[in-house]
Amino acid sequence: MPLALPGAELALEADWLPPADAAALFATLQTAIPWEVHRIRLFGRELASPRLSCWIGDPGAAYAYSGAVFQPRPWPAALLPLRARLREELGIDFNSVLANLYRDGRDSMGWHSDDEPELGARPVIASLSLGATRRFLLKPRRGAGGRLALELAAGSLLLMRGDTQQRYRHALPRTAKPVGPRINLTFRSIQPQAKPDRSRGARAPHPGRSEGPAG
Ligand SMILES: O=C(O)CCC(=O)C(=O)O
Ligand SMILES: [Fe+2]
Repeated sequence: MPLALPGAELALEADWLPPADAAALFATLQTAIPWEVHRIRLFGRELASPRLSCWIGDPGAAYAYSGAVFQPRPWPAALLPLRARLREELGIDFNSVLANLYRDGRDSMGWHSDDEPELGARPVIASLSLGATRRFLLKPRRGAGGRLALELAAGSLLLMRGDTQQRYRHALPRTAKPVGPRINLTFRSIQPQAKPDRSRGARAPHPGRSEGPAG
């Protein structure tokens, strides 16, 4: 289903994975992914991010950041059929995934755009949600534009493309409601030949991302 947000290109497919498959994948990934705490920058300070994460991808999907090259973790077998299906449906062979585990309502992701130079100017990002339903927000980076709040339920696939990252930020705010754990997988295409643009210095690629306070 396309979602109306001026200047953005968004589509949400609610039952991309049937509930039983989504539940099985969630259980598998809780242990199959080597979860770790990534560092983020908030107002110029480096902090532990409020969630667990893992950068997964092809060997060529390494990225350079602050003079170091980060190698992605290998693909867990359980993610390979998803990659193949996305390749069939979208014609895109995503070479990397950022996995995030939100342990409960206190875990979150602050306002950011997925606009790292390695992703190219108009990235296509496919975001699969598993586990607990959480609210996902979009707001314009500057000037006019709409706002959107989406409830991302298990098995749903959100596609962000076109100028979505250039025009909008998104966030997954904390919630005081009691919620169980949620896993989100954002499939991405890292362009190996694209060097990070150091003239934009302040902006870091994953996982040293720049992110505002949640929600
Ligand atoms: O958890 C989500 O739904 C959003 C994740 C996200 O924005 C990201 O990984 O860049
Ligand atoms: Fe994001």
